Parts: sequence; structure tokens; C-alpha cells
Amino acid sequence: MNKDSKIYVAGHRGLVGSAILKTLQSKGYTNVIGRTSSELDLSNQVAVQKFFSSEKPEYVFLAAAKVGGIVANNIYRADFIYENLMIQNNVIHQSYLNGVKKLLFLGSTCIYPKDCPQPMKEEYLLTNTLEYTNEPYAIAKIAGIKMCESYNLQYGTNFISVMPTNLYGPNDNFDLEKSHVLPALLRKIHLAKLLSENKTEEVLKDLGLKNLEEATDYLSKFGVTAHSVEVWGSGKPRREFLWSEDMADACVFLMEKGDFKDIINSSPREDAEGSGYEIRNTHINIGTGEDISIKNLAEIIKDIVGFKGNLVFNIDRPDGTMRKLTDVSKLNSLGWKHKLSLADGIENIYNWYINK
Ligand SMILES: NC(=O)C1=CN([C@@H]2O[C@H](COP(=O)(O)OP(=O)(O)OC[C@H]3O[C@@H](n4cnc5c(N)ncnc54)[C@H](OP(=O)(O)O)[C@@H]3O)[C@@H](O)[C@H]2O)C=CC1
Ligand SMILES: C[C@H]1O[C@H](OP(=O)(O)OP(=O)(O)OC[C@H]2O[C@@H](n3cnc4c(=O)[nH]c(N)nc43)[C@H](O)[C@@H]2O)[C@@H](O)[C@@H](O)C1=O
Repeated sequence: MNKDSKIYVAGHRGLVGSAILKTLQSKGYTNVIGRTSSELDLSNQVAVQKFFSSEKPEYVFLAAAKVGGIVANNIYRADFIYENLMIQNNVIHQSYLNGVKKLLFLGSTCIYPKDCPQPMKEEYLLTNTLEYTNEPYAIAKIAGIKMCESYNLQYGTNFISVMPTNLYGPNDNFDLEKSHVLPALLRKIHLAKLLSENKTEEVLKDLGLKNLEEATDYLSKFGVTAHSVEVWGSGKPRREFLWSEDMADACVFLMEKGDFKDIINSSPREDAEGSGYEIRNTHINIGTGEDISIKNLAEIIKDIVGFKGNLVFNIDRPDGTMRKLTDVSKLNSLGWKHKLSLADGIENIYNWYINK
């Protein structure tokens, strides 16, 4: 990518897209474009066709998607598979038709089997059954990986798929029901602390409500009181967390590196001799290679926020996959490693949240 190359960041207001935009701008890229979902609905084939043929981006970061935590994935199953397939089909296909030089597709580590050997290597894709709570989303992401691979093989495109671990950072979704664990726990524990200190005005401001009774009623649905905070599941599942700006740095690093073939270790497939299908690994993991139990995560957040009450584990809520630790040796061997520790990241995001 040259500093004046036309770069389209799809989903530039989201957690990852906003971090990619910031990283590109700080590195001196001057021709970065974005569209909100109301300006350009990426699930609309005609609108995406018009956008690509008029704007002709040279590079594409595909960070627009229907995203949510375990419960959102489990409830809105149709929306997660439909919207993600539509968005990625439109953007990947138009990128091919319009001669995009390089595209980076963001998948997720939920593409790996539910009981995957740990740490999860790239080659474990499609070796066993998926976790049920996010199966529709994972199937859409696998379709995206296979789409990039297939276009590379058939049309000689330069499309890379990356599989990030659980991410967090500025511009995350803090909805108490639909968000991921880290922003949800941070907000719940923060609100419980405010309740315990009788900071009514701040509680109402955070929730956008008018009276304390309404607020306590609402918070009780999420197990948030002045004395305790509900944590979903058993607390035993382990997750790996990466700061969104480290994620963005890895994405830009990979886009600045050579062709996808230089990045994704190519080696002949044993089962594809003579077919022309010669790329074994289709994607690359992005993570820290370190994980933590949800119970420990909640305790760290509690310490950082300064809440003195209890954590209550609600086993009527799903645990999901018990462990999904990424093997990041491929990414590390290319020369990239994450910078921010989880404790520093939680401090950062808590400061961001209370000052936003
Ligand atoms: N968050 C995480 O922990 C993880 C995320 N990922 C992947 O990373 C990528 C980015 O996720 P994240 O930043 O967290 O998601 P966010 O929900 O924060 O942002 C997604 C963005 O996508 C845009 N978008 C959604 N639907 C449409 C549409 N129909 N048309 C146009 N734009 C649309 C939204 O735009 P607007 O704001 O304008 O409405 C939004 O800004 C996704 O592919 C996700 O699957 C992977 C692993 C973990
Ligand atoms: C990134 C990844 O994110 C999703 O998968 P997930 O990792 O299971 O998502 P999660 O962050 O929502 O939960 C992680 C763990 O944490 C527990 N947990 C405790 N208390 C809360 C809580 O208050 N909220 C949430 N959301 N989870 C909680 C929760 O029960 C689970 O055991 C995919 O659907 C898919 O989107 C995907 O790719």
C-alpha cells in the first residue's frame, strides 16, 4: 500500500474498523474512505456494486459485520448468518470485479471446532463440529474464508482472511444483553459500584433513565445490585482477549506485507494433487496466545473498577466453548506480536468508558 492508495475500511465506526482507521491515519495514509451502514447498506447488492464501481478502492479492510456476544449469537441466529453472508459476499465479489489489489477479511476464532485441540492452529479448521451458540455466525465466517481462498485460486486475487480472538477497546458495544463478556462485565461492575456509593445521577446518566426505581428494576434483570454482580455461566470457560488497537496494528501489518501467499504458508495439499488446489492454509490467527478464565477476568475487572461486592455465577446462562486459545506462532514468525497486556488494556478501556 502506498500512502496515497485509496483504502476502504468497511465498518469504520465499529470496534475494529475505528481502530484500523486510526492506525492508518497515524501511519500517514491520506486516502482512506468509509461509509456508515445508513450511507451504504453492505447487504444491498446493487448499492455495493454502485459504490465499488464509482469509488474504485485499491485496498479493502472488511471489518463490517453483524457482531455480538454469546446470547446475541444464540438468539438472533438468522440475522447473524444472513447479514454476514450478504455483507461479505457483496464486498468480496465486488472487490474481485473491480480489481481490488488486496482485501483483508475478518473472521473469528469461533470457526474452530467446539472441542478443538489447544492452542488452536490454523489447520484445525473444519476438523470437527462447531459450538452451537454461534454456529450460524461461524458458518458465515467459514464461508468468507472459503470465498477468499476460492477467488484467490480461481481468479488470482490477493485476499487474506484473519481470525481474531475476542477483542475489546474503544467504540465497543456495551449493551448488557448483546455485547461480549469484557464490555458487559466492565459496565455491570461499574454500575454496581456507583449503586454502592449512592451515585444516583451517574447511574441514571449511564442508563439514560429518569428515576432510580426504573434503573434498579432494569439492572436487577442483569443481576446488578449495590452488593453483587451476575456473571453468566460457570466462570470456568477460558477466553483470550486482544486490545482492538493491537488488532488494527496486526491488520495493517499484514496488508503492508507482500502477497497473501507470502503471509499464508503455502504448501501442496495431499488430497488435491493435480487439481490446482495447492494452498493448505487459508487464513491466519490474530491473538496474544494467552488466556484467562471468565472468573479471573471478572475479578480483575472488579479490582480495577474498585467494586467491593460479590460475583454471582448464573449457570442458566450459556458457557459456550470451554476454551479457545489461538496458536499465534504463524503471525509471530512473520514478526508481529501484541503489545498491550490484559490488565493495562482493562485500565485503558475503563478510563475510556468513564470519560466518553
Ligand atoms: N468484537 C470481537 O470480539 C470480535 C470481532 N470479530 C470480527 O471483527 C469484525 C469487526 O467487529 P467489531 O468491530 O467488533 O464489530 P462492531 O459491531 O463494533 O462494528 C461493525 C461495523 O459493521 C458495520 N455494519 C454492520 N452491518 C452493516 C451493513 N449492513 N452495512 C454496512 N455496514 C454495516 C457497522 O456500521 P455502522 O456503525 O455504520 O452501523 C459497524 O460499525 C467483524 O467481522 C467481527 O466478526 C472477530 C472476533 C472477535
Ligand atoms: C468473539 C466471539 O464471541 C462470541 O463467543 P464467546 O466468546 O462465547 O462470547 P462472549 O464474550 O459473549 O462470552 C464469553 C464467555 O463469558 C461469559 N460471560 C459471563 N458474563 C457475561 C456477560 O455479562 N456477558 C457476556 N456476553 N458473556 C458473559 C459467557 O457466558 C461466555 O462463557 C461468539 O458468539 C462470537 O461472536 C465470537 O466470535
